[in-house]
Amino acid sequence: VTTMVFITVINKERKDVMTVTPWLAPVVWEETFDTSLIDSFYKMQNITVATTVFALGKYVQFLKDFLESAEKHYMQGYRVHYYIFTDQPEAVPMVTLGANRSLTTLKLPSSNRWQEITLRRMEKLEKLIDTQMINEVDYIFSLDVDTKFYGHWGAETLGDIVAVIHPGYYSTPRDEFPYERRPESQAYIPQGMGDYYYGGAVIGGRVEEVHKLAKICRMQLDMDKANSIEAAWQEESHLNKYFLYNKPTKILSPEYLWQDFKSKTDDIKIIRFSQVIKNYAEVRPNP
Ligand SMILES: CC(=O)N[C@H]1[C@@H](OP(=O)(O)OP(=O)(O)OC[C@H]2O[C@@H](n3ccc(=O)[nH]c3=O)[C@H](O)[C@@H]2O)O[C@H](CO)[C@H](O)[C@@H]1O
Ligand SMILES: [Mn+2]
Repeated sequence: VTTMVFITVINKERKDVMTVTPWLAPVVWEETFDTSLIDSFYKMQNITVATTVFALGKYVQFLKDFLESAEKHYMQGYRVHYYIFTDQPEAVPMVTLGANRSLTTLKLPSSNRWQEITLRRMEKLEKLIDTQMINEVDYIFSLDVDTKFYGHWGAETLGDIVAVIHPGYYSTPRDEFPYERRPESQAYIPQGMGDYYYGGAVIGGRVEEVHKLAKICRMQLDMDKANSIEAAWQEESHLNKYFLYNKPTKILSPEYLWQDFKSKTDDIKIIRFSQVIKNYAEVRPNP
């Protein structure tokens, strides 16, 4: 008599997208993770997730939707501390925050060049971690403010050092990525190199790892400045260079950084976070 035993393992997987990188880091897609399992693990650790956003000049208008939607979808059930860098503290909207969630406004002068604003984020992030975070915070995310949350963004995004695949380039051949291609820049990536094109709108990870990233990118931005060269996509170019040699330990799929103007494709089952449509000429201080 043969007894057959069937063991059913409910394995979450996706066959239509790449869910692991060639260096074995997970790429987070809907239907690849179990939220309650992840929560049961991270909730025991009693973690704090710092979240930094810059809202300088006319970008203060994006804060309300950013914060209100984050309060619905972002890191629900975790201790979250928002740090808002702005030149207009009085314009930071009063948004009711949930339990264990707090907000600190930090005053920062604006600049008359948007490129300067985006690239200075690295230096400010480095300093903020140095001065207030090392012993207070476990994880940190630095996010663009011209964005909105539309769906669950939880502890599945946590990892040592986390990058997001830019929604504009996730099916683009490597040699067409808009990496910095001039060898004179510290952000230079030669043709044939590079893994993904990562978006500058989301940087995350353990606080010590993000500090290291911000510091190295800031140093390379300084060197470029001394040589009077500005990388094609400012700090985003330097971020891509950093991740070429320091691989992210977790990658977020474009579900975690979409663009409202883009129509949804079949592999995107849920849009969690997206860039809102903005009139560049109207919101930026310079073309
Ligand atoms: C989707 C994505 O990955 N976007 C990146 C992209 O263009 P974006 O068009 O998304 O850049 P952006 O204009 O949103 O600027 C990035 C961020 O800088 C801040 N800001 C900018 C201008 C200003 O006047 N005031 C202000 O506060 C604000 O937090 C904004 O979210 O390239 C930029 C670098 O060049 C950044 O890497 C962005 O993260
Ligand atoms: Mn943006």
